[in-house]
Amino acid sequence: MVSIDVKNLKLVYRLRQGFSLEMADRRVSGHSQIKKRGRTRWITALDDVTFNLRAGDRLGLVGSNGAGKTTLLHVLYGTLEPSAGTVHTQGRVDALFNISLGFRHEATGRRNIIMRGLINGWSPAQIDHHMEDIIAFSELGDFIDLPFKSYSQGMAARLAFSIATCMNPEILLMDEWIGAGDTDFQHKARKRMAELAEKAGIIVLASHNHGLLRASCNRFLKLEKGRAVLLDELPAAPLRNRR
Ligand SMILES: Nc1ncnc2c1ncn2[C@@H]1O[C@H](COP(=O)(O)OP(=O)(O)OP(=O)(O)O)[C@@H](O)[C@H]1O
Repeated sequence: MVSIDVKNLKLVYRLRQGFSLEMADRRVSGHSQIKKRGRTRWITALDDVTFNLRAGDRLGLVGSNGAGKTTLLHVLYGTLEPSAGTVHTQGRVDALFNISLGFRHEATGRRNIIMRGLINGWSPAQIDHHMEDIIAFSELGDFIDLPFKSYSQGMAARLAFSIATCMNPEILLMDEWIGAGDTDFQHKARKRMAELAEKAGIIVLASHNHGLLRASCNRFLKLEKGRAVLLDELPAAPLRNRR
């Protein structure tokens, strides 16, 4: 059974500042997220975050810049180790954080599909089987035989999304770049995300676009300076303007 269980999760970044001839900053920081001692700074990006997701959940992560959304996605993916607390995920996880990550810029879109398929463990026959579906869904047409570096942001987003969703991840983690696609593609992408979630999957999508989140997600986690509140609905007005 696919699931994500996060309990009392804390993540603190440690920054060591280099020696400087500038005057020492003796101001006491009023920002409780930042602690400092000497030349070391600790930034609490996630603080006591607890939530559980089950098959079919599409979680929208909201919160202002620096709230902790990207950090949480990386902890769920396993690229960042929590400072405290636990994260248990059951299911095959795929992540779409950075559109161009994992693509060879000099290679064509088609060649990139082959390489990603091989990395994913597909046989040549499986690659052939998925190839036309990926190309058709991405709507890249003749561009599929041009180098990846010639793609616009939206075109790269289409290809990345088409490949990732074709790999049938049980848990799909996404940053807001999915908004890079045009309106028609976003509509198609939302439909595919819903299908993925219905196939007993989990989607976690971080975005500032409340329209996109409302249309794509059925649960919402609001992060504020690393602290989290689970919401059943996303308020119509921007969250920070509400009492
Ligand atoms: N590599 C890093 N080193 C130190 N601090 C970091 C690092 N990455 C993020 N932070 C800090 O962690 C906090 C959370 O950042 P994060 O990128 O997770 O926020 P976010 O909600 O994704 O923001 P945005 O909406 O701007 O993308 C911020 O205070 C940020 O300054």
